[in-house]
Amino acid sequence: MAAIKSVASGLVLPRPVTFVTGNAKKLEEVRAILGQSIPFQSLKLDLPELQGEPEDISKEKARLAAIQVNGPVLVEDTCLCYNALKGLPGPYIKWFLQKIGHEGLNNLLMAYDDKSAYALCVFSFAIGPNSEPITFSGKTLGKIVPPRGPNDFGWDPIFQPDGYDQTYAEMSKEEKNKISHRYKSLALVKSHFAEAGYTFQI
Ligand SMILES: O=c1nc[nH]c2c1ncn2[C@H]1C[C@H](O)[C@@H](COP(=O)(O)OP(=O)(O)OP(=O)(O)O)O1
Ligand SMILES: [Mg+2]
Repeated sequence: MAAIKSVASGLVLPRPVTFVTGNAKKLEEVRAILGQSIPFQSLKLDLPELQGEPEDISKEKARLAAIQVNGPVLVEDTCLCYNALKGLPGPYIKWFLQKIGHEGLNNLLMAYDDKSAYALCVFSFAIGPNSEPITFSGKTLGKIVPPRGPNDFGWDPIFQPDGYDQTYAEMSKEEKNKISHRYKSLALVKSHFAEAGYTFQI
């Protein structure tokens, strides 16, 4: 889909942005973090995911999403990376969590003293089905701990960010959203949108 270059500002996109995700909790956080800064609609779709490096997975999700939506899309892929395991489970965390749970995710590190890990969020933005997606990566460092706090979002109970006594799950949503991998990635998305000066035909 062609974007029009306007004289006064930046690119005029033919539609508002659609954030495509199958995960309601992600959507909730993205809404809270973006506020009114980037107007978007959402579409609940669990897109197929390539195997490989986080950025490539995220870009491919954006390509597929842009074809489905036939307009500008945002998607993200989230990884939980253990340093002792050279970045694994990484993008495969969803399946590890589903199969072995919080206990299994702790046990994976039993043989290692190094419990450090990082949460990585890679957003991709594609203007339309024929445009190359751009990625924005946000990383929060921390460590893997036995689960503490409410179990309502993924691996939040076993991830304790550096500098905090609480796991993501124990923190208030506001606090998590100030320091999270998702927040950092979205900060880059916001600056990109501000610099590009996109406007959307509603
Ligand atoms: O902040 C988070 N805190 C805790 N857990 C999280 C977070 N963010 C994603 N998660 C979980 C969801 C999924 O089990 C895996 C990422 O997989 P990922 O493919 O990115 O998410 P998804 O399939 O649930 O939604 P989507 O349709 O956007 O791909 O980590
Ligand atoms: Mg997914």
